[in-house]
Order: sequence, then structure tokens, then C-alpha cells
Amino acid sequence: MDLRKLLNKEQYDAATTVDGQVLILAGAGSGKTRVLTYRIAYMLDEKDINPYNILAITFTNKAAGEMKERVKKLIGERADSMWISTFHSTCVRILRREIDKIGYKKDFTIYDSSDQKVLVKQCMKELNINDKDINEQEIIAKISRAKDQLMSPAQYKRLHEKDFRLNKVADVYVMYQKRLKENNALDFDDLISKAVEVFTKNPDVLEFYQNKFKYIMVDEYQDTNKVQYELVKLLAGKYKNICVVGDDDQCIYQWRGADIRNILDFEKDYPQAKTVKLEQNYRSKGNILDAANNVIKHNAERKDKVLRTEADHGAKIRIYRAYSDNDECDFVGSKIQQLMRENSLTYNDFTILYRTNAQSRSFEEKFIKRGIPYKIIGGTRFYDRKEIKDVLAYLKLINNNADSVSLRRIINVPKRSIGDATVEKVVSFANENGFMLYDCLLDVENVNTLTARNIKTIKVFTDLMEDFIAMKEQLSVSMLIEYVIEKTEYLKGLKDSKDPEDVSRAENIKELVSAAVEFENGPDEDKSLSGFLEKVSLVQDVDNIDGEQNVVTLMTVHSAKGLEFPVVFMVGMENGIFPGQQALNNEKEMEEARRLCYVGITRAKDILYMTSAEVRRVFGRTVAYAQSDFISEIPASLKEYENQNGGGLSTRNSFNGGNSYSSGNSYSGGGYSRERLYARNGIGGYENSRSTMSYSEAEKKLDSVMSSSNEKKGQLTREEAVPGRKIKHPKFGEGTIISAIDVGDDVKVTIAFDSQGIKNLMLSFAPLELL
Ligand SMILES: Nc1ncnc2c1ncn2[C@@H]1O[C@H](COP(=O)(O)OP(=O)(O)OP(=O)(O)O)[C@@H](O)[C@H]1O
Ligand SMILES: [Mg+2]
Repeated sequence: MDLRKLLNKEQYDAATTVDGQVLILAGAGSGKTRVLTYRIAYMLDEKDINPYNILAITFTNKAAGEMKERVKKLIGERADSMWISTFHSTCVRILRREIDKIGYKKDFTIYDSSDQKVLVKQCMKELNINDKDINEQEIIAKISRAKDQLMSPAQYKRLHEKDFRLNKVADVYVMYQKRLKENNALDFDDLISKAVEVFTKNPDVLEFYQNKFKYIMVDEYQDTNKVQYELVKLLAGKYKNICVVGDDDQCIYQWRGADIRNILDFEKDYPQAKTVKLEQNYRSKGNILDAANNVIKHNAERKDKVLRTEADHGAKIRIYRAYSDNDECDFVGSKIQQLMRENSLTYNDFTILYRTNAQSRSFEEKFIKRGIPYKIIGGTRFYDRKEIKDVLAYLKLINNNADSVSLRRIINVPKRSIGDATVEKVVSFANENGFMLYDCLLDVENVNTLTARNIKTIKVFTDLMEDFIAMKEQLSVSMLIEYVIEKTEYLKGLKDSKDPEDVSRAENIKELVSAAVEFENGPDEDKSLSGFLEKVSLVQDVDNIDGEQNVVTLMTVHSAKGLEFPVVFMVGMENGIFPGQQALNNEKEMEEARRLCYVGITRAKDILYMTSAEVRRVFGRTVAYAQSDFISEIPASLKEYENQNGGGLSTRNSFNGGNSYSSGNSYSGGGYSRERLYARNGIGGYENSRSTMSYSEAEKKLDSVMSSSNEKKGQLTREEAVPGRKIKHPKFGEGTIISAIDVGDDVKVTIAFDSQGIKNLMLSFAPLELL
């Protein structure tokens, strides 16, 4: 391996300085991650460093896997004993060995966000905290921030004694943490803070790991929060051989406690540190890089950096201003097909990036129609599906009997006549006496508030569970899953159902069995049930981007961090969407949104599209948005409008539909007042191609678009979807709306069809017409 051929001078310098502290501070696509990979190879190959002594922390499991693969190609099997993983996976591995030092058992369960929510809700109920005062999402976020800051429940309580709401959060935090411990469970934030706790309370354990990890590397260091920072500092404390790489312009997790100062202060923490700047971008064409640089330079708080490329200018940034969200999705779909026809591109070469997951749905619909294969990263993960969570809850409980959240999830799933009231009685008994819930069920005769029938049904459940626990030792994970679904008749219930959704649920469960088989045949050392559950808990969405599968990837810009694609579509580029509404009123958040935009732009190698829509449906209402300020920040010379004369408002000449648009407040959903909207960007948002319109002209035009888009569809709107309305569906026939509930940015409508029974449909998907 001739590193000098593979790396430029500065990169080579960074890769071959292995002793002491190195900070690589450089812009996107400058080869930071590449340097880390070759640095490891160099350490093993040239410096004879034992792989056992290396710890490399990456941002995703996928990045870790790729790094390991590449190193393996260079140095062979020796790479296997190296720890290359994410912060979370690293800490879990440490905790599996050491957590008993702080009073947990080693087979602890990892709670995901929905388990966390269940537990927080239980605590709120016990503490009589009304979710009108403060809702569970806010509490969870506050607890999470406190953990990021290494603030214990007691400290939090002391700090917020005088604040009515935060005091309530503190009470929940105290109880939540107590319950987690009783359940022998950790939430995601705990994984890192408990590892730090193990180290700070046990200097001998810390020293063992300091000696083990003599060489430490961290990718995407700009996004570390306080607790991650502390962990790295502790581990590197003895040998101080540490190399961190990052880009302050790509810090996009401040909302989750990431502290940009960690990278900016590295030189203060380690005054001897060598700072390496990489200034050549190897990823993007010139125009794309110029666009990125022009956007990010609007941020006040940053270290100025140079980023140049030897690549040619390439195509200009393609801007498309659609007249509706529908039109935007159509444009993206047709462009993908056109580009594939005209160039030798595959679906893999494209990605659609948006700010929030909810934006994926409308693209999905269009892609299905056009036959474009796609994959959505995020949204409902496989492991978040109800049926998968149910089966996993059985496994978690088998593995860790103290896990009362999993226990309560499945005690009556499938239904076995154990009602909520019965469960509550046992829970109260357990809480009053300080017993584990599962133990109380085993000795259920002692719970004197129960009837003989209650006791009998509970016995059926505990007999089943005890059998599973005994079988755990004898069966492999996949066999255990099959055993559980057979004995509980979970799968049978789904197969017998006539609901087509249950058919797909049954298939998902089979898929889970396959995942377990794959795990058993895979490279992991630990093939136990704990090992499987751990793996499942730590799967990240981006891990699933599979280069072999020929599909277009749709994901948030956050998920796309570190990745690159030949063609990138940044969609929903509107003020109020990207940047989001909050960022428009807050300079700090605006700067974070701008960094996010910079991350998005710099994912593109060859072609970058930025699209926006003049009106879109949000919460069932039609809202008008101005084109994103970030597009305006890109100089006109770098941009080319796809629809200079087509698409957009300028082609529509139906000025006469003004009065059929009646609902004045349909503009307020996106939080943009008409006045502000016009003042900001001119109605159409075309900077160059349009002359300025008067207010009333603009008003008229906007109205005409609203009405024409309403006329276009005979589609039932949010306002019309009220209980009692008669509707018609092309397949299910006529029916009556029973209820309509807002779910995310869509509406779930429950309808009693005259001949097809009751169905739940999503308003935006279902072709419903008013009768
Ligand atoms: N010296 C080099 N010679 C050839 N290709 C290179 C060189 N350095 C980097 N590259 C390529 O440039 C692309 C970007 O590199 P890499 O992903 O390591 O950048 P990065 O700085 O980590 O980017 P990001 O900030 O987006 O994470 C990759 O395809 C990489 O292989
Ligand atoms: Mg990188």
C-alpha cells in the first residue's frame, strides 16, 4: 500500500501522525473519513500497532462497517479484533462487561423511544402530572438533554426547584430513573452516561480501558455532546493519542445537545495538538462546491475555511419552483427517469433529501405510480412495527425478567383475558411492596385484590413464560423466536385474520426469524439472546442503505451525513419548511439550519437539484410558502431554473377562480402570514425570471392557484372530513365517516362502509369523494 499515492500531502501527514493529538478540521468531502481509514491501516501495517489497542468511533454502524471492511482488505483478519463502532455500540460493549460495578445486571435491556415513552407516561400517571401542564414528549426531551449534560435527577431537581414546570420534569426524571434501574434497563442516553459513570466511579476499570485503547479516533467530532466528549477525554486521559476529525460547518445536532465548542476547543484541551487543514474537496463539481461555500458564508459563528476542487464546474444548480407539492414530486420522479434514460445512471445514484421524515410520503406515492424503486430511511423502522415489537418484548422479558415495560406490553398479547384492571392491581401490589412485577405474577396468589379467575389467567401466562425462560438455554435465538410465536399462537392469530395488514404482519415476523438466522451465521462473537437484542436495539436507519440494492434513497439531511451521491434532490426548499418555521425567528437556529443545508448540498457529486412548491398541503390545509432563503444565498450565476417559462404560477392564467377559495385561515397552518410571505420573496419566489407584482395582483394569482388546485381534485379535504359525512371510495363504495383524527401531517379517517365494514384510511392517500 503506497499511502502517498492514495492521499494528498496534508492527508498523508494526518494519517501518519499517530502519536500525540491530531485535529483534522476540514470542510465536506475533503477526505476526513478517508484519512481515518488509511490511518488505521497505516498504524497496523507500518507501525505494528496491535489492532486490540485501537478504538475508532464513527457516526453510523454503516460507516463503521465500511471502515472495517476497507481495513480488512488492506490488512486481513487482524482487523476483526479492532473496535470500530458508534458511541452507542462502544458503550454497550463496555457496559456488558462492567455495568455490574454500578449496580445493574449485565443482561440489561435497552429501551427504545417508544418504551421510554411508556415508562414516562407511567411515571406521570403515578405522580398525577397532567399532560396539559407538560406533555410527555417535552419531558422526554428535557430528560434527554439533562443526561447529555451529565446532570443527575437530584441535580436537576435542585437546579429547577423554583420553576413549576421544570420541577415536574425533575419529579418524573427522579422516578423514571428509579424505574429504569428496577427494570434493569437503560435508555439510549444512559448507554453513554452510564459508561462514563462506570469510569468515574471505578478508576481501575478506567485504567484497563485506557491501556486497551492506546489509540483513539473520532469521526464527526463536531457533533459530540458533553457526555460523549467526557467519555473520549476519560479514555484518552492516559496516553493522549487521540485524533479527532470534523467540520464546524457541519454541526447539525445542537438541538440534541451537540456542542460545536468541543471541536473549536480541542486545541485548548490539548495545547500540543497538531491541527491539520484539508482544503481540497474530492467529492463535488465546482459549481456545487461554490454554492455550498456561498451559503455557509452567511453564518457569523464559524472558522473561515477554504475549500477548492480540481474538478470542472459541472452543471449549474438546478432550481425548480413547483406550483404544488404534487407537482414537485412529479418533477422529481420524471427527472430521475429522464436522467436515467440519458445517462448511464442507476437508481442508486439518486437521493432525495428533506428536512423532516413526514415529507417522504408524497414522493412515495408518485414513485409507486411511476414504478421507481425506492427505499425510505427513517419513518417506521422495521423494528418499530407493532408485531416486531411484540415479539421482541417477549424476548426482552425472557432475557431480563425485571423488564416490566416489556412485560406489560405482552401480558395480554395475544389476548388471554388479563384485563388492564387486573394488571394495575398487580402493579400496585408490586410498587407498594417493592417487588419486581414479574415475581409478583409468579406468586400471584399473594395479591389479595384478585379474583380466582384473574389468578388462573395469570398462571397460564407465567407458565408460558417460565417455559420460554427454560428453553432460552436450549434453543438458538431464531428457534426461540419460532417457539415463542408458536406457543403464544401469535402468528396463528395473524394468519387466521382476514385483514390484509395482518398478512404483511405475519411476513414481518418471518423476516424477524430470518434476521435472527442471519445474526447466528454472522460475524458477531456473541450469539446469545442478549447479543441479538443488543444488535437489534442499535440498528440505525442509515445502516440499511444497501449499495447492492438498486433503489432511490429517500431520507432526511441528518441521515445523509457523511454519505455521497452523484445526483441529489433537495426538496421542500421553502421558508417555513427548510429552514423550518422556528429557525426563521431565531438566528441561532437559522445558523444550524444553514449548516444543515450545507451538509445537504455537499452530499452531491455531479448534479444538485433544489426544488420548492408554491403551495402544499400541511395538516390537510393548503399553505403557501416562499422559496427558501438558502436558494437566494446561492449566486444567480451558479443557478439555472428548470422552469423559467413553465410550471409555476407564471403559466397559469385562470384569474377568475378567486371566490371559490373561501377559507381565509388556510394560509395560517405553515405560520406564514400573507404580508410576510409577499414581503419576503415576491409571491412566486422567482428571483430573476419575474418582474415584481403588485400586492393585489399577487393576491389574485395566489387565490387562483388555491382554487385551481382545489378544483383539480374532487378529493375530500380536511375541513370536509367530519363525522357523519357520507363519502365514496372507488373500491370500498359508499360509507359514513365515524371519526377523523390528525396524525402527524395527515388525517386518519375511520369510515363505516355500507358493504365493506369499518376501515381506517389516511386522508391524503385514500381517494375519497364527498357524496
Ligand atoms: N486523496 C484523495 N484521492 C482520491 N479521492 C479522494 C481523496 N481524498 C478523498 N477522496 C474521495 O473524496 C470523497 C470524500 O471523502 P470523505 O468522505 O472521506 O470526505 P469527508 O471529509 O469525510 O466528507 P464529509 O465531511 O462529508 O464527511 C470520497 O469519495 C473519497 O474517497
Ligand atoms: Mg466523513
